[in-house]
Amino acid sequence: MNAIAFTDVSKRYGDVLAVDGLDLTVEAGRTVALLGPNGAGKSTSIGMLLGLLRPTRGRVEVLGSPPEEAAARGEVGAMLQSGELIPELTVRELVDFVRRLYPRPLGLDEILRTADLTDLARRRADRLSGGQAQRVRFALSIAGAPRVLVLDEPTAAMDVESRLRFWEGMRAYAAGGRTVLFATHYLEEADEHSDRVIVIARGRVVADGTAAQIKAGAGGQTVRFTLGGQAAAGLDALPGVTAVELDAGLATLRTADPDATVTALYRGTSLDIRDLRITGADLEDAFLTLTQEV
Ligand SMILES: Nc1ncnc2c1ncn2[C@@H]1O[C@H](COP(=O)(O)OP(=O)(O)OP(=O)(O)O)[C@@H](O)[C@H]1O
Repeated sequence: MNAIAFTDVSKRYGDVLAVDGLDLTVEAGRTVALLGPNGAGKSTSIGMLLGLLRPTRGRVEVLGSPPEEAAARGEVGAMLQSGELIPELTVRELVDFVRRLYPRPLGLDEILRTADLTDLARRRADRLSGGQAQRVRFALSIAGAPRVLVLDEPTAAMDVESRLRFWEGMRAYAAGGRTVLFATHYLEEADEHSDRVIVIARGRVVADGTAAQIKAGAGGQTVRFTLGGQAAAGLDALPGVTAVELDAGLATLRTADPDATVTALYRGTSLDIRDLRITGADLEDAFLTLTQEV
C-alpha cells in the first residue's frame, strides 16, 4: 500500500492555481523531499495531505484513507511552519501532555532524545530560541508515533548545529520503517536526507527521482575552457555535447559524456584550449534548469 497518494490533484485560491494536476505516490518506509522555489505549491500540497485544505479537484489518500481519517487514527504527524507552544509548560510537560493524547505514543524519554531535547526538558517553552522551539515542534510531531510524518521546512529557524541534530533525529525516526515527507528550499538537505526528491514548480511535478538521477537528467556535466578569439564552429558536433554557450572567449559545453567530449576536443580539433575544467552539474544547476519559468 502507498503511504501517500495524490491523484490528479489541483487546488485553486481564486485566480491562483497553486497546485495543478499533481500525481504522486510515496511507498511506505520512504523519506521523500518535496523541493521547490517559493510559491511552488509545497505548503498547499502539505495542507491537503493533512486534510487541512480540500482539493479543488482530484483525490488525496494517506495509508489508503482520506487524510482526515488517517489523522483521526493518530497515524499522521506534522510539523508546520508555525504553531504556538503553550508558554507556561516546560518542554517535558508539554511533550508529555501531547503524547498522552495518542493511543500508542512513543516513550517520553525516547521523544526527548530523538529531538535532542533531553538537556532542555526543564526549560519553559517560552524561554526557547527559535531553533530550540522548532525541535520541540518536531518532538510534538513524532509524539504519537505516526506512521506518516510530514515536515514543512523543518529547519527554517535552525543554526548549523541544530540542523545536524535535527536530521539525526529525523533519520532515527524514519529508520523504524516510517514514511517521512519534508518540504524544503535547501537543495543540500533534499540531497542528503531523502532517498527520493520530488521537484515541484508552479504546482506541478517537474522532476522525480534520486538526487543523482535528477542531476543527471538536467544536463549531465559541464566542460569549460578559454578559447580567446579562435573560431569555434563545430563544438556542438562533438560527442556527448548537448548544448554550447560562447561568451567573451569562454566556451561552456554541456555534455552527457565528458571523457568523449574532451578526447575529441584535443584529438579532433586544432583549437588551442586553455584552462579546461570539468564540473558535475550539481543539484543547484539541475534545480534552476528544472524550475525556471518556461
Ligand atoms: N490562502 C491563500 N490564498 C491565496 N493564494 C494562496 C494562499 N496560499 C497560498 N497561495 C498561493 O498559492 C501558491 C502556492 O503557495 P504555497 O504556499 O503552497 O507555496 P510553497 O511552495 O509552500 O511556497 P514557500 O516555499 O514560499 O512556502 C502561491 O502563488 C501562493 O501565493
